[in-house]
Amino acid sequence: MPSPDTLLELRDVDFGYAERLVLSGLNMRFRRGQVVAVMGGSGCGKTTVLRLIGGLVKARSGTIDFDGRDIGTLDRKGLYEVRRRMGMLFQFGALFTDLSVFENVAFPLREHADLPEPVLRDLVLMKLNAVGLRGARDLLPSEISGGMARRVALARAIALDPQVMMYDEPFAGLDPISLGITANLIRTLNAALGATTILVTHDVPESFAIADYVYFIANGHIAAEGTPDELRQTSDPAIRQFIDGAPDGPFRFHYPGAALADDFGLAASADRRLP
Ligand SMILES: Nc1ncnc2c1ncn2[C@@H]1O[C@H](COP(=O)(O)OP(=O)(O)OP(=O)(O)O)[C@@H](O)[C@H]1O
Repeated sequence: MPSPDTLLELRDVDFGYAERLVLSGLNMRFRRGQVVAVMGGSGCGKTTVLRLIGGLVKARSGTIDFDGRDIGTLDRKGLYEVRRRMGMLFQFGALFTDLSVFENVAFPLREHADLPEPVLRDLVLMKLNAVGLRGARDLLPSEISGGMARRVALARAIALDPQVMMYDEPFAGLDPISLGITANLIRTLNAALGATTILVTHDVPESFAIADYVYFIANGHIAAEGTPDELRQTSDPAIRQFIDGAPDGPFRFHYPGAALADDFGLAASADRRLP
């Protein structure tokens, strides 16, 4: 049984595509009210963690406990119920281009809640106010900047007051000012919603600035975990490489595959050398 302060817990989770194991023996805990960053190199399985939590893919073994329910055992109805309590903002979460900012945020409320129009209007304006865009309600996505569009997507993701908010690379493609604004918003919205936030990102400075706890995934495992302060002190070379943004280190650049010599047919001819 998870402790009462834990909203979500992954225990001994294995997951793979076909014969390729992506995550193995994963243990992660997301405490209520916290912002937890999930970090790691490209392709290490960060998005997969979100997909597992959202029930979009199933673990091969292990449990994903969300507020006392094991996501992996839920039927369609059960999944629908738990997903309603989750907000997801996926990479470059696109807006509906033919709908105004207001209607974009109103969309999930119209889909999932049967509200009188004045109540819906107030709710949408409150969400837009929370991201600083109440005044932009009548604009179309083509009339706002990329940073503003990200904030509208954020307002839409929180429209149904989720218990857990999941962000996949929310800082991708943002200029430094929009990036700082978005990071602060993620933190303040988490507090305003009384939610738990899972933040998948490569961005070390911004996520360390707002996260309560950080997991690093490498080679399918949790390579390190701790508070940002604890991780800043680490001497683990793989984690240091990531935190310092160093191009060389234990993290692999190459996707696993055949040896270079095999692919170029050089293995059999010992006298041939690569230039
Ligand atoms: N539908 C799929 N079929 C097969 N393999 C997949 C599929 N989706 C993802 N993968 C593989 O699973 C691994 C983990 O992918 P995932 O998207 O979780 O990585 P990530 O850490 O989020 O990467 P990035 O930071 O680059 O977005 C990758 O190596 C990827 O190639």
